[in-house]
Amino acid sequence: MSDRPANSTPPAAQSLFDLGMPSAEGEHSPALAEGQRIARVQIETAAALELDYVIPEKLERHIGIGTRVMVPLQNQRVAAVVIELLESSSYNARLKEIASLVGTRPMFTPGLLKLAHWISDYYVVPVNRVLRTMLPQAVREKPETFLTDSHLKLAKEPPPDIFEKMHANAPMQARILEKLRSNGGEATLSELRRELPRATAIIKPLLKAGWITRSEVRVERDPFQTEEFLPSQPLTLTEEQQVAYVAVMKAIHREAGTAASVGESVEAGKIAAIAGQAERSTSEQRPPSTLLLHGVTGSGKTEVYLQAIAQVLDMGKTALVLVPEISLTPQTIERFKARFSEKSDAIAVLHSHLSDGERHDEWFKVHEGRAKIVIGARSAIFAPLENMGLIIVDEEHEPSYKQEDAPRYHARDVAVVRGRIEHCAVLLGSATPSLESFQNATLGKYELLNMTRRTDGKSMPLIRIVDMRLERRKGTEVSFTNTGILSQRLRMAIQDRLTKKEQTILFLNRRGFNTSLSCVACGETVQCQECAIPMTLHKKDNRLVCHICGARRVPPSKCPSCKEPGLKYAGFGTERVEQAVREVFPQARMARVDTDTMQRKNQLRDTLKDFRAQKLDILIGTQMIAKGLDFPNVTLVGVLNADTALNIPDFRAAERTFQLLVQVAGRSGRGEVKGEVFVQTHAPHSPAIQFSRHTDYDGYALQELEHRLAFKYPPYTHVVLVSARGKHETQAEFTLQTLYKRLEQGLPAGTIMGEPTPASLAKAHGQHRFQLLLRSEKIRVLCAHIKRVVDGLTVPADIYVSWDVDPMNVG
Ligand SMILES: Nc1ncnc2c1ncn2[C@@H]1O[C@H](COP(=O)(O)OP(=O)(O)OP(=O)(O)O)[C@@H](O)[C@H]1O
Ligand SMILES: [Zn+2]
Repeated sequence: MSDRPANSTPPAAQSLFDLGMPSAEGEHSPALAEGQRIARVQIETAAALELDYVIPEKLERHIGIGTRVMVPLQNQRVAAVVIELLESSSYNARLKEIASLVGTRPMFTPGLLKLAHWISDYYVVPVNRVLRTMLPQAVREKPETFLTDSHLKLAKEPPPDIFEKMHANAPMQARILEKLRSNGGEATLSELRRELPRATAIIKPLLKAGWITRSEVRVERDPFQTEEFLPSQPLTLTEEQQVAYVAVMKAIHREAGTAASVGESVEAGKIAAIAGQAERSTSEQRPPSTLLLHGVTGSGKTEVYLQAIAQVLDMGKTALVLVPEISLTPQTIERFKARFSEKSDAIAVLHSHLSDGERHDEWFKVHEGRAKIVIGARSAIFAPLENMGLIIVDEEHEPSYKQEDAPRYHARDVAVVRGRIEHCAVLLGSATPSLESFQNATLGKYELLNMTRRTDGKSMPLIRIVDMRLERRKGTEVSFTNTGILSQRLRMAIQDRLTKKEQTILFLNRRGFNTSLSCVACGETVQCQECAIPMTLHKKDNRLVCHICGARRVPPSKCPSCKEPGLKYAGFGTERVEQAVREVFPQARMARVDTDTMQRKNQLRDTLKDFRAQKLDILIGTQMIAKGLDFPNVTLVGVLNADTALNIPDFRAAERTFQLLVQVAGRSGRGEVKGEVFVQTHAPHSPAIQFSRHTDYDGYALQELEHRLAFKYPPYTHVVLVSARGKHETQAEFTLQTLYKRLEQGLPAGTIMGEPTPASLAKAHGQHRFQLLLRSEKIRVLCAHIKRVVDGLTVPADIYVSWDVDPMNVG
């Protein structure tokens, strides 16, 4: 066989911020020899398989680093990515030729290829897996399949007698000519078909006779085609905004300065050499160009982003904005489209709610260099932008930036690394920074920017803690039923807002009606058979639903285990809340926003529009409404149960609770009237709740950091979560036990390894789950050890072993 397996490079001990990627042996001259040229490719379907192929002469002009190609491999044709161009191969036998190209231009920029290697190395995942993740499926599978339309033009006017004949014998043809004439001599086929459904057939004789001509034009599937954006003007920055803005601009210029010599001379043949140069310069020490913008809710972080981006565009550079999927609301996109309305075509939006076609077209808009601003969720960090000036990660603390399946990357951390590779500034923004980022700022790795006040002298909302234990004792929680949904204080506050025609948001992070159904006689809870969790009642459909796997069943009338009839529902979700609120305030106009009610396309957008237009008094919702919304008339926020997040068995439970409360509270009082927030809890004295009451981030962070230090949790260590799962409980457990014993041998010094335990979600999708938590300051060393042990372990066929570096969920 003429293919050569590559040398695999063991992951070196590095921190997140040491760049460096495995390089193939030796340096390669940039000036490629005449004649034979060789491409080293990464096979897309096989882990770590790097092979050399000859570039056939006819493809020579089209192949560069990052080009996707089809190559022969074991009697098959497989997709691969060119990762290097070589003069000669270290394998001496006759090499096979590249068969064909996929797409007309390289799909991976040199920067993205470097990033892929970094991710592969840091998260210990095969690079081919990363490369696959970097391209949206529609782009990977059907690249450059654009929609086209026929553009028809009137070529010459038929003389009047012919035209008259046409009217008599072929009136449809005549109509088409008339239509073209009245339309300035041209129209698209789809326009004509709207009036004449058979237009495709009717134009044929016209084309043949030469009266009209036809050419194919590309039609973009634009998700915002029907939207209009009212232009917005930059606001005069507040003093705090100004300080932050200047710091960001300094970082942008500092990075642009270093990048200039690298970015400009990139052309096909020289890319390899330049990639090498870029690598050298990144390893030099430079001041931090990652900035952490800690700005309280409503302090105007978005305005700082917008003005910085405007400058980046003026410098001829591009910008990437990451937003958590959930806050990628129409309002967010609107704010960007409105500010850059003259260049609104230069904005590409990438997120999971686009159709495949839309995503394909938006991606190519970036790839072809037409998009200068990309806004998107987690995976947009891989947008093929070049010449980047700034990467923004909004709400950088959001756990949804972490991908839950391989490659399990954290988009914020990947953004920081991409910034280094692309020589651009990185701006992380949040009202409640993650402790990791706060610590990096404290250590001087990031530059810290503070915005402590809301704009226009608006004050932070008043936060009131409602002790639901007391309410229960007093019997004052909702009088109509004993459900504990609305405390009397919250109820009075809602009544007050209804009277004043101000708006209310009620927040509860649980869908459904009742969250459990259990037997009074034996105490058994009705659980999903595939997942070890109670099923939730969805009353509208009268079904019990599993929120993990989606399984549905008709609620049983007798206990499935003891066959007694006394079944009792407990716990409440948003559906139940809606019913309760409607009972108490029958006159109020309200909407519920969760994944059950927001199924129709544009439904969320329309509901939020109605709320903004004050056609609704109360919005009830899950985390879909917790973040980023800016409605000036909202003066009351009710957090119905602050304890759901607190009770998660995760070392970040308190941090999550604090962040959630501050964020939700931040939706209140953004207009002229001061806001008020009611937080209903059974744990009023927990630090997360007490500190959030005064939006005391620093106070909270300091005490939490003390705690993390004492127990050696992040940011003082890195965590790796090793899991084994499978249909057979004992096999899964045994596998993890074995793994545990092997990991113990030669465990790197300073590693803390827990005991193998069932995961808190002990069964999901029919699979039993066991896990093992390891912590170390030296993540690379620990990962190398884990990889060695796992690679040397024979695992039963239906048991899956995986590991997650820097996991965001350890439950
Ligand atoms: N310099 C300014 N002058 C006047 N109003 C401003 C200024 N900057 C921002 N605003 C307004 O203040 C409000 C809050 O700004 P923005 O939504 O950007 O805050 P934020 O910090 O992103 O908040 P959050 O973290 O809560 O999403 C917006 O309505 C915005 O238009
Ligand atoms: Zn289930």
